[in-house]
Amino acid sequence: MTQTIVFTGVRVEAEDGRPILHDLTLTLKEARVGIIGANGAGKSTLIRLINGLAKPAAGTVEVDGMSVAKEVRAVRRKVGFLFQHPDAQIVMPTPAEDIAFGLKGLKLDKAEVARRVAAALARFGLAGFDDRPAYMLSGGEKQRLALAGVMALDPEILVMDEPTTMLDLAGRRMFARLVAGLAQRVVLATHDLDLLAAYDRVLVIDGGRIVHDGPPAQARAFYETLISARDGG
Ligand SMILES: Nc1ncnc2c1ncn2[C@@H]1O[C@H](COP(=O)(O)OP(=O)(O)OP(=O)(O)O)[C@@H](O)[C@H]1O
Repeated sequence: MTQTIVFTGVRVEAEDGRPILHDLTLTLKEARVGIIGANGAGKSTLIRLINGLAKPAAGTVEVDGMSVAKEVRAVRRKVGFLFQHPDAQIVMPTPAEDIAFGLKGLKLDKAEVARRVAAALARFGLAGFDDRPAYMLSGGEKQRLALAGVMALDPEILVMDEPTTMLDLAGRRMFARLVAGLAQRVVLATHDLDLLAAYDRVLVIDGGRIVHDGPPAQARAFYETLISARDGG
């Protein structure tokens, strides 16, 4: 099967018809793809198309040969999505319950659920946090819990929307190491340009269009020049 995410002639509009993404045609087949751009550029909208959270007004999105519009459930089993704000993702009172809740649809037996919960907590630096009230976790701990919950589902593709906003320097480094070690394909929208240094491909979005597409160092330089030009400096 072709391992690609394909956008063909995609346009996304706001309710009032204002374009948010313009005529996007793009094939992603790399293991690590980064997306950068200013606030409001369209990064979240682009990655939300991959699992059907955003819907095109025109055009199609396909993930490994499946139409997102027609096979959204199958696509969502394949694509794990990490939201920018972990509170949008954490729905249960404790970390262990939260991860177990996400696993419900997989119809695993109790022992397998317990095993996966413990493994996910340990893997993301949350061993011993099983029964703590989730609302008491720090922002960084919540971000790691949200990632642990998504990864416990064993997705084939991990799509992440600014997942390091609450992490301190050590947390961001830990996150970068964790992601580097994942077997999954990754699509990451971020303002943290350092995270993308070893990525295969980085897209720069501006005003709902891809304005640059290339290796991370070039994409970063392009973006910095774009922002400097806009600043007048
Ligand atoms: N459903 C919607 N209806 C109307 N406008 C929307 C909708 N979704 C997004 N927008 C607008 O589209 C533009 C792109 O938003 P998007 O969230 O994709 O940007 P972003 O690059 O992820 O920004 P940020 O870095 O601030 O998270 C913004 O102007 C946003 O306000």
